[in-house]
Amino acid sequence: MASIETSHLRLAFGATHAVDGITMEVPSGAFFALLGPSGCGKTTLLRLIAGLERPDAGAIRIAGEQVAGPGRFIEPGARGLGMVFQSYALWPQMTVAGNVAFGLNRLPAAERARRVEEALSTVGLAHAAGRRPHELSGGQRQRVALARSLAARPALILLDEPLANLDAHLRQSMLAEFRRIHRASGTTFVFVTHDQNEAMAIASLVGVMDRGRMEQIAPPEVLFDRPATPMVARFVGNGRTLPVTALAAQGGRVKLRLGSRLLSLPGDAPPGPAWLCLRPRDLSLAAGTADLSARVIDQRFEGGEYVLACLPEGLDLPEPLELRSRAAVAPGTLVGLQLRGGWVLPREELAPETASAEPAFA
Ligand SMILES: Nc1ncnc2c1ncn2[C@@H]1O[C@H](COP(=O)(O)OP(=O)(O)OP(=O)(O)O)[C@@H](O)[C@H]1O
Repeated sequence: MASIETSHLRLAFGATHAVDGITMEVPSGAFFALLGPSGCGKTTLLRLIAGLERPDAGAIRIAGEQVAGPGRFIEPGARGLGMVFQSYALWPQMTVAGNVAFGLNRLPAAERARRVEEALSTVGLAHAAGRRPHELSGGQRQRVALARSLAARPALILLDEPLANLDAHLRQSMLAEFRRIHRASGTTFVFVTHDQNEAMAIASLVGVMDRGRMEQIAPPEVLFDRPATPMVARFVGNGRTLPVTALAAQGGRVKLRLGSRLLSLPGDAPPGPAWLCLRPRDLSLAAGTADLSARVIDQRFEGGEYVLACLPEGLDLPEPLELRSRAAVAPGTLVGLQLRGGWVLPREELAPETASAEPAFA
């Protein structure tokens, strides 16, 4: 098992700041997912940890040992880590056992055989040791690639979108497999994905990146319940952020005015400009007094319920709010919405030249 620490890590490709000053700590034994929109720098950060890229500045420590930093660079092969990529990179002419044994040549034959057997049984493929890659499904091939990494007993395994080539059904079962294998091996896993459901389902800790920066590192529940930045609030769980003014804050709750209603919601913002972060689960059709009135502009059937897209009256939101409803509501209907939750974050004042309009809920 190995912890990973980076400090002020930077790498630019020309004018692109792919990794722009990342300081983070991933504890030993974590299942850490790197999540973020395309091009945010996930793969570059993974490649820096692997030693496939050299940082422009900053340092990386693996299991407490500096592997990159001023005047120091340890080659990938000497970092004690395994890598699993989208493409399985298996040797077609070799058996499954041969593929897993590849790279263990320095070990005595008996030890090598024992490691292969153990790695294949960890990934549930002991019965397929004599088969060749073309006789396996995509999911099985990915498990062979993982077994090959595990057999070398690295303290850290780096996985770059390992499920990207699998169909949706297989991805689900592979997520469960990866969780089980992580538990069984006790190895630290770093898993790159742009699919937030995948990251949330699999990881004990998720790092959300945007434009080369680390926005937040937290367990999945915390990213949902207490996003640290508006970007995380919008990116995770289909969130929306409404500009509001916080009136007072006490004991982890923030008082704010929303239209004509005075509300107290969980949050972490001093009095002043703030963002109200809302997810579909925070809104419901009002049974009694409504907090907001809104016009339904679209509905779709998803997971046994309707998802309603609504535009609150008198607001100019770039994207509609979404909520789930057991009942269908025709587009065009005016409905009352009730807030069941939310999260309030400080909002930095825009510079005067970019401030175009007064916040909608000020
Ligand atoms: N070798 C390279 N040369 C030039 N630019 C690069 C190179 N590698 C990455 N970049 C740029 O750096 C930025 C970060 O790329 P990176 O591949 O790390 O993002 P990502 O978050 O993994 O994206 P995706 O989810 O699409 O794979 C992008 O703007 C990309 O175009």
